[in-house]
Amino acid sequence: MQLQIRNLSKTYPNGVRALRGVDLTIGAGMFGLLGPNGAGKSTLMRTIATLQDPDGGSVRFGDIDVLTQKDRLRGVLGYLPQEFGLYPNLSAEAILDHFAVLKGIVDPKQRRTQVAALLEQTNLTAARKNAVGGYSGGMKQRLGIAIALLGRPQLVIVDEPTAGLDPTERHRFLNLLADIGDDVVVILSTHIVEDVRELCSQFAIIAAGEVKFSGAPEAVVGGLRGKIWRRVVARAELDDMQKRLRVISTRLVTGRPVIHVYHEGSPGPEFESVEPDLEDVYFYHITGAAQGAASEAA
Ligand SMILES: Nc1ncnc2c1ncn2[C@@H]1O[C@H](COP(=O)(O)OP(=O)(O)OP(=O)(O)O)[C@@H](O)[C@H]1O
Repeated sequence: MQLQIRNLSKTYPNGVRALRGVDLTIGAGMFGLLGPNGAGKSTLMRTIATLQDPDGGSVRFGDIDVLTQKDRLRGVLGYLPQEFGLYPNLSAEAILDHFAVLKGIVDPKQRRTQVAALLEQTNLTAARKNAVGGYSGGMKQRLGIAIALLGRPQLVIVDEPTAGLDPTERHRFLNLLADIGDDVVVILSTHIVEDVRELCSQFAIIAAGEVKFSGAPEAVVGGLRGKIWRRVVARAELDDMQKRLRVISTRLVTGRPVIHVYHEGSPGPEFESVEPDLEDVYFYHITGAAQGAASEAA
């Protein structure tokens, strides 16, 4: 099955253009949708999940026209939204059983088997009888993915699931996603570059409602080779550097700012060339978007 998004656009009533002609083709496996806050990721995810309508464009999943055949899409969809509520007094087992009924798994034996398997898969078997109000953030996210996986969906959408998780829980969660299955289309929306690097064979960068890049992580890195330059700078120099050069990122290393600059050829003797990584690609595209937006506003 393949998800095909064509020329999708959405402008909210307040005038924000959240999606500007988005085109994406997403096949089976893990697909990362990477973008900063406000890029339009949730708008895109909610549109694919049939929770809101775009102004224009089309979305197809296999032979399903997602925008008009919403019930058909919902029958094959598992969706973990960015924020979701759980009845705090209920146990994970009771909640999963409840959602399984909603998903149409009416046979009690079949339901019990599937709920038990998902509790096991998400490492919640030991805590299955506990009220979820007492769960940690990571446990709640794992329960969320268990709910999304009920009914063996063909299309799984997870919207920023690792934000706020500690490193152990984050890895546990990513491993869970990696195990969903090769024949399922899984879309992971995130602003964390590491999530994509660790998990996704294909990804897209979205910023200011536009797809800036789509493809394989290793393919995109090559395009920046020889053009990323690194330098440790004094804090007082930062402003000047940012005015003169295309500084794509500033990180602190042992308290001192280290900048990465995009430049054809060396920007100066104090700079050293570095092998680009996915983070450089990401910052290159999103700073380009920010510069574009700034010049648009000017
Ligand atoms: N219901 C709404 N009404 C008006 N503007 C909205 C609405 N939902 C989102 N927006 C705006 O649309 C833009 C895209 O938002 P969206 O939530 O899709 O981005 P995002 O990439 O998911 O960001 P975040 O990671 O912050 O959730 C933002 O500028 C946001 O403020």
